Amino acid sequence: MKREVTAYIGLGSNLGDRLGYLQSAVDCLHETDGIRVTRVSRVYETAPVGLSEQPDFLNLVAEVRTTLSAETILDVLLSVERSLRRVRLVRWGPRTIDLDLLLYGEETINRPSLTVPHPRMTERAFVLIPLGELAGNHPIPGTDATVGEWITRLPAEEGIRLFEGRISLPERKKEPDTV
Ligand SMILES: Nc1ncnc2c1ncn2[C@@H]1O[C@H](COP(=O)(O)OP(=O)(O)OP(=O)(O)O)[C@@H](O)[C@H]1O
Ligand SMILES: Nc1nc2c(c(=O)[nH]1)N=C(CO)CN2
Repeated sequence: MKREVTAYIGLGSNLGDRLGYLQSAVDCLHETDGIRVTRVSRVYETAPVGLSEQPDFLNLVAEVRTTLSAETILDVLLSVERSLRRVRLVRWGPRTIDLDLLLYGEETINRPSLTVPHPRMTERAFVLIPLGELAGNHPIPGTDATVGEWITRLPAEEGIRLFEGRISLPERKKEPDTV
């Protein structure tokens, strides 16, 4: 049996059918060999951070169990973004879909193309609040605190509110030997 790791993926969309893009991205992840989406947070509508002249985002976090390496997961995230025709003209600008690898077990990774935990996650309410629903007690490796503790350090929970639409968890995958 291959080692399974629990990882957390942050999803965001602020162009077009935002909820539809998020649902498609979660479905694509679950359909990928070596990834099972086990839980999803609720969806939040959030004011844009970084570049303010753009539409509000919908954000959520998905928990996955995976046998893939963190580097392979990043490749999967980039290919899901491509398959959903992500449009991104400027850094931090509007996009149909954005996928970030937030946590990969308790590992820290510092490579040119991949930093885990995601380097800006501890300052982002749109990441910490949905992640806190799933993993409040999870330590953020390389820092002195858990997800829940980082939430208490956020300046103020402004610009983030629950969105009424929800993402449905894809059907449970069949185990290979029961197909
Ligand atoms: N943990 C990570 N998750 C996703 N991408 C990462 C991560 N660490 C490094 N990257 C690199 O970041 C590159 C650019 O990411 P992207 O274009 O999504 O940035 P952004 O969404 O504009 O900004 P931000 O990184 O602040 O969310 C990716 O191609 C990838 O190589
Ligand atoms: N509210 C919000 N703001 C952002 C987001 C995001 O997902 N939500 N993503 C960004 C680039 O990763 C930049 N700013």
